[in-house]
Amino acid sequence: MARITLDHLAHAYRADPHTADDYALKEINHVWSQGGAYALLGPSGCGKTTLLNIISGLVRPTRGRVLFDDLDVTDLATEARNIAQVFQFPVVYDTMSVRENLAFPLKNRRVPRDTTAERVEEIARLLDLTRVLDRNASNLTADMKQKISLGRGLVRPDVAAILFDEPLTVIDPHLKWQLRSTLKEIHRTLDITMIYVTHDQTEALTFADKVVVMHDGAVVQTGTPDELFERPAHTFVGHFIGSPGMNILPCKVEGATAFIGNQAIPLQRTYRALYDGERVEFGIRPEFVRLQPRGSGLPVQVRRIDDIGRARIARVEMNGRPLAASVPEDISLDGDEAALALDPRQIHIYANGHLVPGEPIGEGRT
Ligand SMILES: Nc1ncnc2c1ncn2[C@@H]1O[C@H](COP(=O)(O)OP(=O)(O)OP(=O)(O)O)[C@@H](O)[C@H]1O
Repeated sequence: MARITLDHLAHAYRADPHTADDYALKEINHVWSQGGAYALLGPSGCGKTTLLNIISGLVRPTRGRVLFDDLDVTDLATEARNIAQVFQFPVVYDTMSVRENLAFPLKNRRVPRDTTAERVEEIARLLDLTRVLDRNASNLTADMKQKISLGRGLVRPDVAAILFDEPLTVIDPHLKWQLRSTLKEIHRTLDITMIYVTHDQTEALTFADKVVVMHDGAVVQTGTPDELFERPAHTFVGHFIGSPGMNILPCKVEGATAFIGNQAIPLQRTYRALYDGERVEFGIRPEFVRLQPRGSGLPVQVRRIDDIGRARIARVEMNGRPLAASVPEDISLDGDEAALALDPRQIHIYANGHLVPGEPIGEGRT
């Protein structure tokens, strides 16, 4: 088991990279703590697999180092890194029984037979595979086979980390939740560093204690699910996480007031002069924007109301810009005209995509 450090890591697939755009992975410095449950979340093409392949040793980084505890493993082959990997598609030996599949990694390492047998029973119990241990692996369903892949990763007690690359892709939607809970349970029991790659925010937020969000080859935020929701460090995180994502509108900011078109919105913090040339934006999640009858608040036109099960979301327009807002149960509207009430504690200001922290009112410069 190990702490994994990425030290000034960067990777370009093309030889002789010059500009930032030449890098599939822009510089990353990150520490994955021993025993942590991490998700690596981002859209297709953002560099997740490249990063995972660097950790596992399938790709050698253009720059920087990978350390397992204090050992520099950058030039070590995958086999020498002592990690387990679970891929999108199950990897099982069809000619073997489930028990033989699970025992295989230990047999390969010449672990004594009774220790192997005990460990196989333990892992089978955790994955609910006990009743199929003596069945042939070939006749099992995709989710059972993926559990076997998982079991083969978990069976070695000494692995530095387990890397999962979109492991639930082939699993039926109704079994995904179950398998995710099993993984979480296993993480608690076995105290292994787990890194789970996905483009699915639900998978990331339910599995991980810490989520690393990637966008365009860079890590844009690392945080707990609550931190990503409450304080997105980048507009990309605001958009990508949440359903619907954060409202993000161009604005101007003067001291403790934001201007969206001709609407002045008081802020709870004050901001340094945000200069021309910076893209200044105002962000607030739909959960903190309440639709109300016209008269008080920011005037808007309601375009439609969606029922998304746990809530109703209004799609509105303010000065021609679309926004999403929560609809209270008891609201009664007069035609399309309505207003919005914003929770001022939940407003965030961004410059060129990055969160500007601002300063408490009274202490800041304007
Ligand atoms: N072997 C390769 N040679 C050249 N470019 C590559 C190679 N592998 C990946 N890339 C490029 O590097 C970038 C990052 O790809 P990567 O597969 O790491 O992203 P990803 O987030 O895992 O996406 P996906 O979820 O679609 O696999 C993409 O622009 C991709 O086209």
